[in-house]
Amino acid sequence: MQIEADQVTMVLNGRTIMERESLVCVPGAMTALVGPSGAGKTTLLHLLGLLLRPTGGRVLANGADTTTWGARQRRLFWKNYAAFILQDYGIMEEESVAFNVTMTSSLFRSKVVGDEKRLKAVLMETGLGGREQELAARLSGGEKRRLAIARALYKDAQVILADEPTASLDDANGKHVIELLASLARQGRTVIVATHDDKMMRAADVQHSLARFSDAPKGRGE
Ligand SMILES: Nc1ncnc2c1ncn2[C@@H]1O[C@H](COP(=O)(O)OP(=O)(O)OP(=O)(O)O)[C@@H](O)[C@H]1O
Repeated sequence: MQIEADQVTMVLNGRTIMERESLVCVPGAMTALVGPSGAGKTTLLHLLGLLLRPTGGRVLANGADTTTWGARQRRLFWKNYAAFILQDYGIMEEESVAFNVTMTSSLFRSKVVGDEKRLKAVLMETGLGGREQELAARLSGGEKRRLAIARALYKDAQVILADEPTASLDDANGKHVIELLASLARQGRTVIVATHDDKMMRAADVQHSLARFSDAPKGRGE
């Protein structure tokens, strides 16, 4: 699924965070949102995932203007197409690995609920093989990040949005996460990543740079 920001402007609490930002994220490619701290990477990622609605401009999903969508259409998008790997990973610490991988599907009563073979396969792929029954709270930071990726794989999401997926990971774990996300893109998914990580940026097919709005050249936003 192609996700596109078309001249998107975002004002939060009276402050302009970004103005007339445009970007096309295509299937089969990993797009990295890059820029200094505070440039709006997380905000743009949330806009592209329909978690935020822009103040101006449009966000398009396969050409459809999502800014006109109501709650029901947005929920369908999250249910059927999107998976998020956000900064807190959205992991339920007191539940098992298996529950965390399958939960979005079971919450939305998707048809893949309870597919043991599929669960095992995605855990193998993410290096969590055989750990179904372990409590998520016992996993390391890197393992939790991979658990969030396992959830996206299990769901077979077309659009994967990840916020700093390699932050605070050691080299080996960071490399594994980058390889997993790059392989999801190679399989034809639309992968969008907000990142500071040079290695993650180099692995991306497209880099989209954001400047802090106040640092932007004069004339921008006027
Ligand atoms: N709810 C909010 N209300 C007001 N300002 C906000 C809100 N959320 C974010 N901002 C501001 O928007 C700007 C962009 O924030 P954002 O988190 O998108 O940047 P970022 O590039 O992801 O930063 P970092 O690399 O530090 O995570 C920042 O100046 C931030 O303070």
